[in-house]
Amino acid sequence: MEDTNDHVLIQSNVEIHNKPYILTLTRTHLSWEPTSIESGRSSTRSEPLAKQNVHVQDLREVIGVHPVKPPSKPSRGFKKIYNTKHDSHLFIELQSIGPLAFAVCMVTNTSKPRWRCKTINFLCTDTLLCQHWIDKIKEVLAIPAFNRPRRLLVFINPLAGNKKAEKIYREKVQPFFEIAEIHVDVIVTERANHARDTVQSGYDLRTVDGLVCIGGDGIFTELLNGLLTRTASETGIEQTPEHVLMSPDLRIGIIPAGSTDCIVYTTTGVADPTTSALHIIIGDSIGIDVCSVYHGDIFQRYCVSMLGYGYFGDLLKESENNRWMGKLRYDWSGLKKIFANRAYEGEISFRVSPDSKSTPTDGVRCFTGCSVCKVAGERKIQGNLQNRTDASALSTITQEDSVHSSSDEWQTIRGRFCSITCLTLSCACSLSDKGLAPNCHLGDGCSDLILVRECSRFNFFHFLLSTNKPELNQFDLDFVEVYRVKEFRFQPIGTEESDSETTGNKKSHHKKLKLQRNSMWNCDGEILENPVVNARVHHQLVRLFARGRPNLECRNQSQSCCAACEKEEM
Ligand SMILES: Nc1ncnc2c1ncn2[C@@H]1O[C@H](COP(=O)(O)OP(=O)(O)OP(=O)(O)O)[C@@H](O)[C@H]1O
Repeated sequence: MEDTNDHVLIQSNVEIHNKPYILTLTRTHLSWEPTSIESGRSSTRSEPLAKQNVHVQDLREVIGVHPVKPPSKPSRGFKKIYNTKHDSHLFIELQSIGPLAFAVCMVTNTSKPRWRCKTINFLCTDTLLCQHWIDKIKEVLAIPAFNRPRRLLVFINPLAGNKKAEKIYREKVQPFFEIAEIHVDVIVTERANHARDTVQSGYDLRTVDGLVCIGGDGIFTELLNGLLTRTASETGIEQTPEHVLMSPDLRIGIIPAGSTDCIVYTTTGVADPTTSALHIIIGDSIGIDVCSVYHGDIFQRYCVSMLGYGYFGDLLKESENNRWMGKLRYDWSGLKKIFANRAYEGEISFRVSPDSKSTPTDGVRCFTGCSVCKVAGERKIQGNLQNRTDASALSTITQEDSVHSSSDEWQTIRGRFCSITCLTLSCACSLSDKGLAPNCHLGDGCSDLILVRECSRFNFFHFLLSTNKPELNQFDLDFVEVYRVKEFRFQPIGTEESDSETTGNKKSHHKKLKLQRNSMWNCDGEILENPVVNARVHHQLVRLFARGRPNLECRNQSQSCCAACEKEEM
């Protein structure tokens, strides 16, 4: 059967850089091939699209189309077209009433992390035809299958990173949104939690197709928390460990302008504002896991990158006290905490992933079209279908997300830890391309739980260094353990109160306090003071305007290793 998507919607002669071409639009592609005006040759659809000299542009990667001013002097080729078909007086008249040329703006470099845009001008034989091309291309780009946002709510954190977020938006994002004719409502945040509060309760989200933040990981987690809390309240689902959450309808886009930008780096492969803007415009979509964090039954926060106790909690606390240092505060606080070399006693219980084939040390990285996330996604759909047939189950409950687990699925470890870190994504960033959990997947429904047992200062530094160096493996170290988990609980052992009660001598009390004081949790850059937490991973709970990191090495491999390769092989 003929593919209806490849039906020609419009085809005509055009000129690109003074050379004649035949231009063709289908529902999926725009293609142009050189032609000869003298011979009056016209293109035929029987010829294959991918032959030499034919340029085929996937419409998914077209940003927009707009009229351009006609050249002051029509080209030689166009005079010829014109002379054979039209009267010269009419030609002059047509120029004055409308455009003769249109520009198509499209993404380049999509196999690489950093995307750019190129524009090609197509010169038509008359203004009506030109307008027809513009209308037709816009019409095709607007079809629901492309899933492009038409209206966005944009939050700019003016204080993020080097305080350049507004400039970045004006210069690197807004012009592309204008080409794509996306209507934006821009809010420049005036305080911490402004974005969260607006999304949570103050804005009619039915009027937009997506949310965008311009800033660092902090403003993104504000949007995430606001959106998920709102979705839970609108769907009447309580935020407790017993309930399964609903995914929001809106996607979130992140334009990096912060200090680390690890979420955008992990989901697009680069922290680059233009690339992120282009992912948003073309309507990319990827589901990512979210961890919900509780203190007993009391909801604390949603977390997508790191939930860290010990070193990472202490580091955050210290860096908050040194905000005046700017970005340097992280290095300074990190160094201070390495020298302090604190370990904390506690008990951690966790439920491991049911998929024993996928482990945090299997060397399988999460790239665009990741097969591990794909399989987990299919399992989730199957689980949903199964549960829909079960009248007693909520339609959103999946087998994987089921909150009921038998006690034998749980493992418990007691000990003294320098750090406990639960990662829902690899946490790669421009400073550490592999991240803390290099094999962690964006959407497999699990987190990688890394336990660093009490060790020397040197060993802990070695661990941190290994997370940064591709040639070192942090999981080879004998004081480091890693588990792929669906949920976990942590309980510190030995508290300040109990120490002070049991110790009469003031000196030994201080000594003990120093040794046994609890740390706090670093939850995506926010401090959770209470060390007793339980957390659950929700499979692909939110969708971002992204498609994951491109695998730059996959072209060298014999087997297809990502969706891009599979597509090419077909
Ligand atoms: N106008 C504002 N004034 C003060 N704080 C704000 C404002 N807007 C947002 N914030 C807060 O600033 C925090 C940091 O923001 P963001 O992550 O965007 O920037 P950043 O420089 O990368 O920060 P970080 O140093 O945490 O990585 C966020 O948690 C957010 O709550």
